[in-house]
Amino acid sequence: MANTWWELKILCDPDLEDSIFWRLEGFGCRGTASESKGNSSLVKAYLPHFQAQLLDLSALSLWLRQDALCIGLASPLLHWNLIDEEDWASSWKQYWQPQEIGDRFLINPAWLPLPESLERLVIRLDPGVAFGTGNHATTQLCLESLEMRLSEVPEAFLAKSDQKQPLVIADIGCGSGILSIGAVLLGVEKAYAVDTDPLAVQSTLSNRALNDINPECLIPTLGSVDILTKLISQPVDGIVCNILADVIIELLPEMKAITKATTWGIFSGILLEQSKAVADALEQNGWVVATLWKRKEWCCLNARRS
Ligand SMILES: C[S@@+](CC[C@H](N)C(=O)[O-])C[C@H]1O[C@@H](n2cnc3c(N)ncnc32)[C@H](O)[C@@H]1O
Repeated sequence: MANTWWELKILCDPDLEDSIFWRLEGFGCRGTASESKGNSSLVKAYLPHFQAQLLDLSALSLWLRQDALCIGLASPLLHWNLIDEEDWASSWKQYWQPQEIGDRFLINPAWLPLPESLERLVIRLDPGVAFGTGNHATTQLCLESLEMRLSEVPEAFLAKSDQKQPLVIADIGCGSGILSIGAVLLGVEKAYAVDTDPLAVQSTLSNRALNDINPECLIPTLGSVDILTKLISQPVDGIVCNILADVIIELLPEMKAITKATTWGIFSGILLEQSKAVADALEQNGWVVATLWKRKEWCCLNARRS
């Protein structure tokens, strides 16, 4: 069968949902959704057929059971089957509804009509296979942090919606481009969005067009901090980086090359128990951590250069 996908269905204790999502992302799943089933949750996830063999799925099942065992919860039940691409797109899309985030954003799936009243900044999204629908706590924390950071700018810039703040940001691990689009809607002049996954770069490009964003304001590029050092002529005003704690720690020394004394940083993708390690690494690399925001078991560190 051409273009077939694994559909994974996991019936689990609701408290296991986040660790399952994380495990599924690490396994390479594209597009996850959950719904309530009585006292349980049904998590669905999709993965290109060529990316996993039956043996891999058995291993995943074992990891999920071990994760549950470690925190004393009932073992989740994993079922899988193959579906074709069309079914994949429609199965996943039906679970994704418009969602308000923070005080200013509304995430609207690309295939749904825009809301009649546009009191919020609408981010239209079709993430395709990239991460970043706005459903994950870490994405929400980053959008809310951007809202906070970018509301600190002079009133004069906010008074006229078409006036850009003279700010340049780097979005490291852009996924669907959701954070860069949010930043541009909040008024930044330019967002450099990088990701090591070509599908994420493609998705950011499509979402840029979907949101009618001037290509000069949002520049998606394949790569990571190394590529940013070549792309930008001056240090950036802000960094938003929602990846994993280990990856953030690894990238911090390189980030020095793209920052200046006033650069702020928003770092997420960090489990609460990893926050101290990331905060220590930030301090060792010349950042001062100002706030820690948490949601579920995730957190987001807001920092400034020291
Ligand atoms: C958790 S997703 C975040 C997506 C989006 N920014 C959001 O907040 O929803 C992390 C993204 O980082 C990318 N990534 C992983 N390691 C990376 C690295 N070393 N440099 C740049 N991007 C990376 C992944 O491909 C993935 O798209």
